[in-house]
Amino acid sequence: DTGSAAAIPINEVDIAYVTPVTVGTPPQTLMLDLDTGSSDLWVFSSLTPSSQIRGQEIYTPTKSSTSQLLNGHTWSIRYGDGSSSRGTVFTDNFTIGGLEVKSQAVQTAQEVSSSFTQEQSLDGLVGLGFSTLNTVRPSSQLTFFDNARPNLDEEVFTADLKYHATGTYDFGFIDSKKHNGTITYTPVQPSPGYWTHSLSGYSVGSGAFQSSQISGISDTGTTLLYLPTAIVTAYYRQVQGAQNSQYYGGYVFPCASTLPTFTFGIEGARFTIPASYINYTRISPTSTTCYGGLQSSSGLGINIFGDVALKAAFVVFSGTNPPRIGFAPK
Ligand SMILES: CC[C@H](C)[C@H](NC(=O)C[C@H](O)[C@H](CC1CCCCC1)NC(=O)CCNC(=O)[C@H](Cc1ccccc1)NC(=O)N1CCC(N)CC1)C(=O)NCc1cnc(C)nc1N
Repeated sequence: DTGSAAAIPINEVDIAYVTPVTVGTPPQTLMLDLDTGSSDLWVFSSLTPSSQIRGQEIYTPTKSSTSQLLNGHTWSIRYGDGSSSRGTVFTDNFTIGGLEVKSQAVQTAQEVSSSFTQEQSLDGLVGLGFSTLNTVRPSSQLTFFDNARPNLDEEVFTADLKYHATGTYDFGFIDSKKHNGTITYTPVQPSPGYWTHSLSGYSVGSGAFQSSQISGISDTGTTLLYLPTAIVTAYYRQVQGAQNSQYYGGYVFPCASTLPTFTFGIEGARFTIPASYINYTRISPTSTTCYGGLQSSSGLGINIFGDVALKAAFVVFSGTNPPRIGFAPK
């Protein structure tokens, strides 16, 4: 089997991407954030207090003839940005882009934190990290990819995220029309459960490539690119008027500044992030100060290759044994 579905930016600065999925019989359509940085599939539901719902679509298990309560199972998750949710669990038919998994664990929210309530275009998440990160107890559940894997033509899913445009997630095949040139693979460390791998180095603008192993996670659920402070300061040193603002919690600069590109290495291959991706957003709609798409990872304890980096390539998440991740130009 294979599947192919759209990755739609939820706002004008690509803060996140959502994908239409269907749950249950008859199918209920929700827009979910496919997140390689976590491994819970959870949705706004009929069990979510109405005071915490603001425009999101919900899954109602009682309206599905194929739903089954997973008795006595609960979940609770907290994300890097401090947001959180928790609830109970059903199994039901779940489809992404024509690829169906029967009796997928669908985690129904009984509580979501305010940032989820405020994000009305996001009805939940599909975790595509390794199933070891799943928070359902007493028995942890498998991700959509792990459930689909035995039926996939190839044990892969791919991410083709785009700058200010709709891209695609494909399951079970590598679409040669979506990338040009070869796919460069590098090993993935599956513990503790992220898609953890190394960059082979970086360069700023037309500067010389600095070879160094930079370990981090490729995370479709993280908006920006977070790298070690030394690299980030070297980048913003090239930007007139840039400063690391305590107030805004990161590097800001005059929106009219000319930004250099940023290049990262995967083994011997090089991928260049256009300056426009790093000129992330105005700090407020009328401001002439802008916030950078490249920020320091020093507070996070981990480097995160988020959407700002991933949308500069065609990315293959390979669930083979051993797992690996591939990047290709597009
Ligand atoms: C089983 C837990 C699971 C693995 C969990 N995984 C993650 O946190 C990574 C995961 O990819 C999550 C998935 C997000 C969660 C919020 C909703 C959208 C998806 N990524 C992050 O938390 C990265 C930081 N957040 C972000 O990058 C969010 C994403 C977002 C998008 C749209 C709307 C709301 C939020 N972006 C922003 O807040 N932005 C606003 C500010 C702007 N400058 C950038 C964009 C984890 O590591 N949790 C451990 C953890 C707990 N507590 C903390 C404090 N840190 C932690 N890392």
